[in-house]
Parts: sequence; structure tokens; C-alpha cells
Amino acid sequence: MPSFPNGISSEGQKSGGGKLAQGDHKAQQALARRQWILEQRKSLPIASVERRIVDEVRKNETLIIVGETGSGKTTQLPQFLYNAGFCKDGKVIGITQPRRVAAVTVAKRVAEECNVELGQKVGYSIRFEDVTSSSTRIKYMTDGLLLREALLDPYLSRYNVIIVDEAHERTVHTDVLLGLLKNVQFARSRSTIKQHNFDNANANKYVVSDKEDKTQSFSTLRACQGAKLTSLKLIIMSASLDARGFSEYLGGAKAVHIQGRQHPVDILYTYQPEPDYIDATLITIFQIHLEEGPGDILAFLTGQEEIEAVERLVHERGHQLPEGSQQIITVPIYSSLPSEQQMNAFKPVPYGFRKVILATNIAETSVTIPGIKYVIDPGLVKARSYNPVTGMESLIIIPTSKAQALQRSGRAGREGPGKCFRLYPESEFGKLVDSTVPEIKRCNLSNVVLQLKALGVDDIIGFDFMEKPSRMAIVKSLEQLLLLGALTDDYKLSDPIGCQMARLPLDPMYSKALILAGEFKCMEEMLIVVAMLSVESIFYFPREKMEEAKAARKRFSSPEGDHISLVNVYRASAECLEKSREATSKEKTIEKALNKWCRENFINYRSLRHARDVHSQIQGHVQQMGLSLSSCGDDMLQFRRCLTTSFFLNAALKQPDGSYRAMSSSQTVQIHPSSVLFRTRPECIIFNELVRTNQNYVRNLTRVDPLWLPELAPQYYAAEN
Ligand SMILES: Nc1ncnc2c1ncn2[C@@H]1O[C@H](COP(=O)(O)OP(=O)(O)OP(=O)(O)O)[C@@H](O)[C@H]1O
Repeated sequence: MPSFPNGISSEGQKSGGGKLAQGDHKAQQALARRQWILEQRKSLPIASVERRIVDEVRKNETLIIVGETGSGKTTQLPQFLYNAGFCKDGKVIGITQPRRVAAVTVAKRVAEECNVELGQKVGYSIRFEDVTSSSTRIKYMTDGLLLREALLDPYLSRYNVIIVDEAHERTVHTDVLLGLLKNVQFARSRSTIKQHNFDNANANKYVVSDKEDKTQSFSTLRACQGAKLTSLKLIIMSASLDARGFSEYLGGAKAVHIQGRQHPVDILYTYQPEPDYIDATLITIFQIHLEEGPGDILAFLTGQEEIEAVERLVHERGHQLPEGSQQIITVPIYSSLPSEQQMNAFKPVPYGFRKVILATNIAETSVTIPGIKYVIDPGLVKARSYNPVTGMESLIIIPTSKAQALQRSGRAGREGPGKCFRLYPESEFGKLVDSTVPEIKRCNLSNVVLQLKALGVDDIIGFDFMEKPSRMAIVKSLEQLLLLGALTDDYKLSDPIGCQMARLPLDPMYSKALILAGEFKCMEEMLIVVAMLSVESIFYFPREKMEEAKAARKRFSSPEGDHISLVNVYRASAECLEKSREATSKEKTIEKALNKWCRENFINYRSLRHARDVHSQIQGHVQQMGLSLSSCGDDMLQFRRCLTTSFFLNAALKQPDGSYRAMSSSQTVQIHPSSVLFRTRPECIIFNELVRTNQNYVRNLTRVDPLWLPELAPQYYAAEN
């Protein structure tokens, strides 16, 4: 473990004496840590170019900053700008991150560096969690959150500077945000906001124009009326971005490079390609553990299932370590893990243990995980892929890009020299693509289109994307939103359905299902289903106890399908919680009881916890929107009809040969073996997911009456008949 005086690895230290002496000791420790942080900040490569960078920001409206991982961009630049007076008049510096975990941990670090309480001068805001106050001047947030803020404050008027960090990731939110920020910057640089076309019947709309008569319309501009707008500084940052491409897109923006890195990272490759990356990861973990010096390990895997498999294997093999060996503690981190469990990766483990973090690419950029000295990179990532013609979205495992490999190795070498073990030969590195295909080109765009419409961008095809998604993908999304009633016949956001759907942070079909659930009086059931479908694998089937696990699942199975089975699991878990609450008020004991219940029923405890979180968050939104929290009780017919009305685009009919035909794409699909309807094979089904492995599978199904389709979705099925 690193030997800095931060209390992180201090579990072994004992503080002697009485209360006073203990207080002194703590104060001394705090002082020593402050000094250590100060020294560390001074030694960052960015520290020596502070003045130059601040000057460049002053001189340029838009700036691209490229600097090695760990050079201090994310933590230091906002502080430099704050100190240089960029927050005068109460304005804020906003820094976007593609991931929640980065926004939270970096904000915590910067608050500590500034010696302020988190949420005061330095804060963060992520979906469902806002740790800021009126005194916040440096605000870290996810890119998706800034997009949502733009719905209420289209000029982002509270910000003087917006830094788009880790722009190389090109998440769909980053790309939409970049286009939007260009517009906002343009509009703010024009000094006059002419309030014309202000129409009282539709008081949320008016048009901003500049001398060149370029018009930009925004909705909900009321918030900005009378606001004094200054120009907006835009900074794009990364260790691994294509500066030229960004510069071209941003009107020839200047790019500055920060040279140097604080600590070296040795890169090691294998001699041969590894046929089984899970096994190779496992071997490398133990090789490092037995042969290398102290320091924690960060291994990148592709998803929750692989992480859980490796966790089990590390535990099994950990028992076979020679007597007296240092013990290993594994800590998982992936996006569907509840936030507080994600934070475990950043916490110290007991003195004398080696921490092995098993992570997806959630830990790839921006984060500094204290103690990490070794990184294991099998060179693979799970990525989204979407075919607009068939509407098929799938997750596929593909090689990382060079940019991702660089980011991964950059997680070592942050507190001292590090090592990165790439589990592929060096010759393979040269063959990797420079950067990943932007997500916007490989995902279903319905949500993006809905958000842009809500932001007042009517011409989606003409929107200034850095790289345009295919026309087909945009048209398909527009069609889908029209059929869902989110858009009017002339492709404007409909009121209230479209406006309500845009307010819910969910896929449009799920949002529609919740809005309809109010009418079908099955909101409680639909909330549960939406929450349970937002997490990965609720059921858990260990190979060695397959029969027991299958029997356990039968206890929750409904002949109507998977959705109602999920409702049954959720309700049974809620009963378990209720019973434990009657017996005790200790939260830890209650959680333990739930964990035990999950183990007995082969339910994935982590996934269920996450689903419970999502449930309470969405319920909050639904209540705010004034939708009633009704339940259909045992009358699941209403619930199934509601599912049909919202997911009618995902219907499939059984064919004479026993396969199914997806109604919207005419593709042949099969029921996934994990479905409770796998054997019963009803005539007509509604599904939530279409996935491609060796075949086209549909997952999460409910049996419905085929006659409901033309009755409940005449806009789609009446025309077909
Ligand atoms: N939570 C933390 N705990 C300990 N040290 C930290 C923490 N956060 C940052 N640091 C230190 O500050 C350095 C700079 O971090 P910062 O995130 O600003 O770098 P960066 O240039 O943005 O890197 P990247 O491109 O990888 O995001 C780290 O290398 C590390 O030494």
C-alpha cells in the first residue's frame, strides 16, 4: 500500500493515549495529509503550465486540452480557472463526465484538495443525486445531467465555463451535448436576445436571433428571460482524443498539449494471444499476487456475469494459496451496481490484504482508485450495436480501441510507478482501431431524438452532430416516437404525452408504459417491472446447483410470463423486508436477512438492491408528475393489456414451425431459454429485448391475446390488417 499519511492504509496504526491525545493525533494526521496533497498537486505536470493554460482559456472561446492520463486535467484545471476569477458574479464552472462514478469521486477529491465540505464550493450532480448548493462554483456532473439541465435552462446561463471531460469516449450524451453547446455558445456570444414570436398561448416558446439572421429556437426559455448572458467558454479534454477532428468540428478551435506524466507505467504484453481471457485474467491476478511487490490490482472484464464468475474463481483459488500468504479481497464495480456499492472499490481493505478490483470500463477513465499499482487489461469490451433496419440492439464483445487501452493503463501510475499487463501480444496492439465508433452510430436513437425535440431542436436530421447518425436510424426513431404518441403528426413534441415522456429518464417505451399504467390502474406493477428490467440478471443459476436454482425460480414463475414473475420476486422480497423490519430496526440486520433470502431463492442480491433503488427513484418522478400509484391487485389482465399498449412494437406471433415472427421487422426469433414461457410457447407474445447470440432471441416476455394488438394499438395494427 502507498505510504502517504492519508489514513487510507492506516488500519494497522494504533493511536495511543486518552481523548486529548487522540484529538491531537487526528489533527496532526489531517495536517500531514493536507501537506501531502499540496505537494502532490505541485508535482503534477499541469501545475507547471497553470498560467499558460489560464491565458489560453482567456484568449479562446473554445479550447481543446490533451494531456497524459494522471497529468491533472480533471482535478486541477477547474481550480486554476476558479482562482483566476472565472466564477465571479456567482457563475459556475461545470465539468461533465461520461460516468457517474467519476463525477462523484473526482468531486470528493477536489473538495478535499480545496479543504471545503463537499456540496459547498465544490459539488456534484448526477441523475437522482444532487450534492450542490447555491455556493457551488465547481460542479462535476454527468454529461446526461447537463443535457437535462438544458431542458430547464436552455442557455445554461449559470455556467461561465463548461469542460467536457473524456470527450474521446464519444458517448451518445457527449455527442448530443457537443452539438448543443455549440448552439448555446453561438447564441450567448450574440449580445442581443430578441424576444419575438413570443406567443402567450404557448408561453414556453420564443426565438433567439442574431444579426446574421441565424435563428435558433428553444423551448422553455422562460427561465432565461432577463438573464444577463455572458459568453460561454467551452473546453474539451482528454488524454486520447483526435484533436484534429474535434478542432474541425469546433470551428478550428485551438488544441494545447500538456507534456509529461507524473509516474511511469510499464506496459507488458503476452507472447501469444490468450484463447480464454477469463482464465488468463485469473492466472495474471495470482501471478502478480505471488511474484510482484505490494499494491492493489485493477482487472478489466466485460460485464457483471464475467465479474461474478472471476470473483468466485478467485475465492476458490485463494484457498489454495501457500500457507501464510497474503490474502486477497475482491471488489466488483460495474454500472448496474448500486452507487454505494460502487464506492467500495475506493475504500481501503483491512491492513495486510491485497485488493483486487474487478471492473467493467466504468473504471476506465477519469477515476483514481487509491492503492492501484497493477492493471490487467484483456483488451476486450462489451459494446452496444444496433441495426436500425431490424431494430435489433445487441451487446457484443469486441477488442478495445487504442484510446481505451491507453486509458486503462492510465489507471496505474497515479500515486507511484505502475504496471499494466495487456493480455495480448504487442503486435495486436498495432491492429487496434484508434478510437471506438461513436455510440451515436450504434444505438437506438429514440431517446436522443426525444431529448432533442424537448430541447426545441425540430430538425433532427439537420442537427449539427460531430458525426451524423445514419438517416435511416433517425427516421426509424421518429417513426417510433410518432407511433408511441410522443410526437404529433408534424413531428413536434406532443403535449402532454411527449412532454411527460421526455421528463422520465427512461427508454421511451418504458416511459410510455408508466404513463399508460396510470390509465390501466397498474402503476405499482409497472413500476416494479420497469425497475426490475433496468438491472442485469435477477435470477442466479450457479452451475453446481442448477436443479435447486430452477426449482427456486419455479416458485415465482407465472404462466403469463416473465414480467409477472418479476413482480412476484419483487413482492416476495418486499415481504421478507417487511418481516425483518417488524423484528428489528437495525438496517444492517434487515439487509442481512434480505441477502439470506436472496441466497436461498437464487436471486442476485446486488441486482435486486439496484432494482429497489431504481424503483424508488422512478416512483419519485412518477409522483412528481401527478400520476396515480394505483395497483391492479390480482387482476393481471389489465397489466398485460397495458404492456401490449406500450410495447406493441415488440410483438411476435408463433409460426407453424414453432418459431416466432417479430411483427415490426418480420424477423424470425426464438424464445430465450431463460424465459418462463420457453416450454409453453404461447401463440402471441410481447417482449422487451431482442438479443443476438448464436440466434435471434427474445427475452422478458408476456403472453398476450393477438386480438389485443389491433384493439389496443390500432395506429400500427389496423393498417396492417
Ligand atoms: N481520489 C484521489 N485519491 C488520490 N489521488 C488522487 C485522487 N484523484 C486524483 N488524484 C491524484 O491526482 C492526479 C491527477 O488526477 P486527474 O484526475 O486530475 O488527472 P487527469 O489528467 O484528469 O487524468 P485522466 O486523463 O486519467 O482522467 C492523479 O494521478 C493522482 O495522483
